[in-house]
Amino acid sequence: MDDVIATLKILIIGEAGVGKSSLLLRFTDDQFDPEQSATIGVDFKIKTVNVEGNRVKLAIWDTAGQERFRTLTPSYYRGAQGVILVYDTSKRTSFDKLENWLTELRTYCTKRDVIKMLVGNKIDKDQREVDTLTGTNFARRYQMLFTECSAKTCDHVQDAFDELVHKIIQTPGLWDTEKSNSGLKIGERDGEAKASSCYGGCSLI
Ligand SMILES: Nc1nc2c(ncn2[C@@H]2O[C@H](COP(=O)(O)OP(=O)(O)OP(=O)(O)O)[C@@H](O)[C@H]2O)c(=O)[nH]1
Repeated sequence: MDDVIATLKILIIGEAGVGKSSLLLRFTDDQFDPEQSATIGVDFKIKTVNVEGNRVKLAIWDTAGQERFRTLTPSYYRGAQGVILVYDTSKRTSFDKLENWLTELRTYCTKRDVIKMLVGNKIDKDQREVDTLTGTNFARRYQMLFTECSAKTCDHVQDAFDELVHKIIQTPGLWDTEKSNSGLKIGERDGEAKASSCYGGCSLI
């Protein structure tokens, strides 16, 4: 079996009830729970994915949206290479709070070039309070990737994670820190390259 070339730390943040845990469950286990309970503190799942022939391990942290369940905030953010910022397309208030989440991200993220993705979830619902253009414009203003999806119906969930991981891997210095200057290029398929492993940036706390 191929070696894992990197372990990436990815966070999912956003207001309570927007569907962070549901997106994670859909992505890792292809399941959906209509009665998903609120996250207390932090939850954590690992999934290994393939990026252009290389195996990349994702450590995905699902954080509580409710303030009272949020403890140890700085340690969630430490070393993260990717962040998924989620709002609920059927709930304007969850969109209006995005700026607060970006402020928290700027405060605690230790990596300057962390890749951010804005995700509007619950597009399966008839009720719409945030249209696609509003989401696109916000993402553009803050230099984030953007997609809309549904953890319930599965629409675009896989794409969101794929795009984020590709962008991280394509960003020099974000995951292949100093020591890993081994000439590895994504797409390179010989054994030497694949033997490269995860360095500094993969701390889990
Ligand atoms: N219709 C619909 N409901 C969803 C979707 N995603 C999540 N839900 C529901 O929304 C509710 C909240 O989902 P969670 O995944 O717990 O939300 P969360 O953001 O993790 O919430 P906290 O842990 O409190 O921060 C649950 O009842 C889910 O079943 C979706 O795409 N469509």
